[in-house]
This record gives sequence, structure tokens and C-alpha cells, in this order.
Amino acid sequence: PKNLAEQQVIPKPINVKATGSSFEINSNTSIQYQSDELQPIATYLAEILRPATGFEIPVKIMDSKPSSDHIFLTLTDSVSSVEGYQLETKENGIVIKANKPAGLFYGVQTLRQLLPASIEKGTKVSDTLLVATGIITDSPSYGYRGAMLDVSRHFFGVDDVKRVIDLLSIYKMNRLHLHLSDDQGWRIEIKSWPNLTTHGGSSEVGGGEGGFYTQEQYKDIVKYAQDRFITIVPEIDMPGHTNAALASYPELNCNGKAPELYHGTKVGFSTFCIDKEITYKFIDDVFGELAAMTPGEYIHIGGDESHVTPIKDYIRFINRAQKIVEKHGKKVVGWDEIAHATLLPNTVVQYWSKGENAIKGIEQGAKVLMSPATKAYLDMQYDSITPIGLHWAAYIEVDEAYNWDLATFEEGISKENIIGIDAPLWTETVETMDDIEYLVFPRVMGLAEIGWTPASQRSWDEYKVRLGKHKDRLDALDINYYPSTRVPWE
Ligand SMILES: CC1=[NH+][C@H]2[C@@H](O1)O[C@H](CO)[C@@H](O)[C@@H]2O
Repeated sequence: PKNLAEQQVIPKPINVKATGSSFEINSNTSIQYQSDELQPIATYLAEILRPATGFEIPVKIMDSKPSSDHIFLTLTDSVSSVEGYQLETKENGIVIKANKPAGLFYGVQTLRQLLPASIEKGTKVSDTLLVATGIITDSPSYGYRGAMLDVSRHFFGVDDVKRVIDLLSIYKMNRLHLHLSDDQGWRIEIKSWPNLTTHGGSSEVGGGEGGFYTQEQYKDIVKYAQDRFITIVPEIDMPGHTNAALASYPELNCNGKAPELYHGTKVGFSTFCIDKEITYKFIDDVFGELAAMTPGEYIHIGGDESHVTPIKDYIRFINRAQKIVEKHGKKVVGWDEIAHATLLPNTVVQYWSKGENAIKGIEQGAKVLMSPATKAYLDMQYDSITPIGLHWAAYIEVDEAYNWDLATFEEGISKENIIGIDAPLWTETVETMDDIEYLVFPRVMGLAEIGWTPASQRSWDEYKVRLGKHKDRLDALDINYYPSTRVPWE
């Protein structure tokens, strides 16, 4: 195989020491884990290797006396970072060490990329599976590395969401933010307010049939994500972007009249009725049911573009909404306008358009989640002829999506203020899984690297070669990526 140091792993590992030989995965190879909690990770790797090799690849608790030819997964305090790992490959076996299971999972993702791309096809490969020997010591720069899928403008079913989870996990992303409600659709069943989905979930942009997740389906998505060390961050956008909820319940409207369902793509025309107590009963019920099925620590309350909510009302609303979320045991994330309100100590400000809002948040002691629209918005067209996507913020080619850093993007927002990166895919113009993959890939890979690898170790000139050599892997994974002419695809 290529020397370990010449491998094309994305995100780029922090430290690679090659020893110039190789380990062969053979018919004796087993995957052995140190404790039962690690068995699912061992099985995850086995289920990649078995179809590719045709070997049995048994998965079992570690033998008392380790022998050769095996892959070992062990936890140890000698790895300090909670998501870090050490991957050591010798001629007679592989040992992946980590402090927590997540680190082992990331070591497995790196091992996956040290093997030929053909293993991703799920069929028997001709080449012998050789892994270059050496030691990879790796850990992420930021703890929040994620993407957002807007399932409101266009609805995407459970299988599409699971495909997104599969693909994000390959690049060590650990958050999926689901934009579950907006003007055009309410996508999560709330048992105490059933019309939200029976009516509010029945359409989408362009007038299609929409759809929604039952609570069982949402829990299935949460577990599928958790098994891949991805935490779901659910968003209920408010007080603006609420036409679907307002259309579902007349009593939520100040004038007591429910608007029609909305199939367009305008923003900023809707608002909850700030002065009605039922509004707060509503969000208390919604956040109560959502929190009960969301193991992650965050619930996103939206807060963007409340253009028809008087600012003083907006502030009162955001202040109350935060307290309701925290009453249900969750921390709050909101789009950067929420910084006009009084932020609770754990509230995170998601920077999408106004740096001064994020800085207002920092002045209140808040942390920032970086999603600047000119760099991280995956719904932006690559250029003026990209068939889908928007360009209100910018055209974002693959190099432009890579050529920036979280800690230097905005004067006044530095590393210690930032919890990580979130790459939003808004779906006004996105209707199919192919559309999702076309806008998300390859840019999300560079954004995953921005969240993982220190800026001092990154450059477009080096990354573009590594990305170009990743082509056969993207093809093997059947990803409908944008073949940018700025990448030397091999
Ligand atoms: C936070 C935010 N609010 C707006 C803005 O981003 O632009 C998106 C399109 O790029 C749009 O869909 C969204 O409703």
C-alpha cells in the first residue's frame, strides 16, 4: 500500500509516523474488543470488511493472550482527548486505542480510509487488503462538528436522513442539526398538538405532499445517529418561521385566524403571538415532548428573521423560551439574532449572518457555533450555473469553502469563544437525495476538516491533492458529488 504518510485521510490526522511496511488482513483476522460496550464498534468494522474480503472476520472479546493477525479495540487513559485515538499498525496486527468509544469509532473511520476505496462497494475486492504500518495519533480541534438538514422546506424521509448520517460519520462529524419546522412544514409529531403534523406537515415548498416523522421514527433516527456517535440537535424555529404551526392552530394567531399553508420561499412574514399565554403553553408542550426523546444536551429554538415581531416583544419571547427549554433539562442554541435577548449561561449563539450579534453573545458570556453563510452554507450555489441552490450570501466553490478558519473568520470571535462548526443545507431548491449530495459533497469534507484539523496544518494546495485522490472513494460510496474543476480529481 502507499506509505502511511502518503495516505489521503480526510480529515487530515494530526500526527502520522510511518514505518514503511504493511499488515495484511487475512482469513485468520478477527476483531477483538476489550469490553462489551465496544462490541458494536467492532461489529461496525467487521460489517465493512466481511463483504470486501469474503472472510469470516469474527468479532469477539479480547483473547487473554493476544496473538497476531488481529485488530484490537481498547480503551486507555493514555489517550487524553475524549474523541482522540491512536491507531498503531504493525506487520502482525492493528491496535486502536482511545479514551472513549467515540475515539475508537474515529480510529475505525481512519482505518477504513487506509484500505483501498474498493472496500466501500460492499462487494468482494480483488486486491489483498494491506494496511501501511506506523502510528497515527489524532484528535479534533473542536467538539461540535456538524451539518444541518432543513427537512421543512422539502421533507426527507428516514432513509435519506440515515444516508446523511452514514456519510457525515465517515468524515468524523458528530452532530446533525435537524431544522424540523418552518413556514412551509412542521415535521415532528407532537402528541398534545396533533394538527401540527396532520395539517402543518401535509405540504412543502412547491405544494408537494410534505411529510413528517412520527415520534417512533424520530427515536429511530436518534438511535441510528447515536450508534455512529452523531448527536441529533432538533430545531423548532420561533417566533418567526412559524406559518406551519400558525396554520395548524387558529388560537396561536393574534387575530384568532389560521393562515393558509405556505408553499413559497419568502422569509420573515410570520410570528407567534407574543402576548398570548397559549403561545407559552404551546412551546412548553412542544419542548417537553421533544426533550423527552432527545438525549443530546441541546435544543435549537431558531430565532432568525423575526421581521414582523417588534424587537421588544422578540426579546421577551426569547427570554421566556430559553427558560422553558432549560426547564426541560436542555441547553439552548439559537441563530445569532437571539443575542439581542438576555442569554442564559449555557445558551449558544449560532453565527450565520451578523458577526456583531455573535459578539453581543460573547459579551454576555455565550459560546458561538460558526455557520457564516458566505463559507458554511451548503445551499449556496458553487457558481452562477449550478442548477440548484441559492446565492444571496455568495457563490461558494470548493476551494472557497475550505480556505478559511473558524478562529480567524471574524474579528472579535476567537478560538476560546467557539464550540465548533455547523454547515446548514437549506432545502428551498433541494428535493432529492441526489440534490443533497450534489450540494453537500465535496464541500462538507473540507468543513469537517476545518472542525478537526488545526489551521496551522491545513492548506488548500495540499488538501486539493488529497481530495482529488479521494475520488474513487466517493465513487465507491455512490455519492453524487459536484466534480469541481478546481480539484485535481485522479
Ligand atoms: C438562519 C437563516 N434563516 C434563513 C437564512 O438562514 O437563509 C436560508 C437560505 O440560505 C433560509 O432558508 C433561512 O430561512
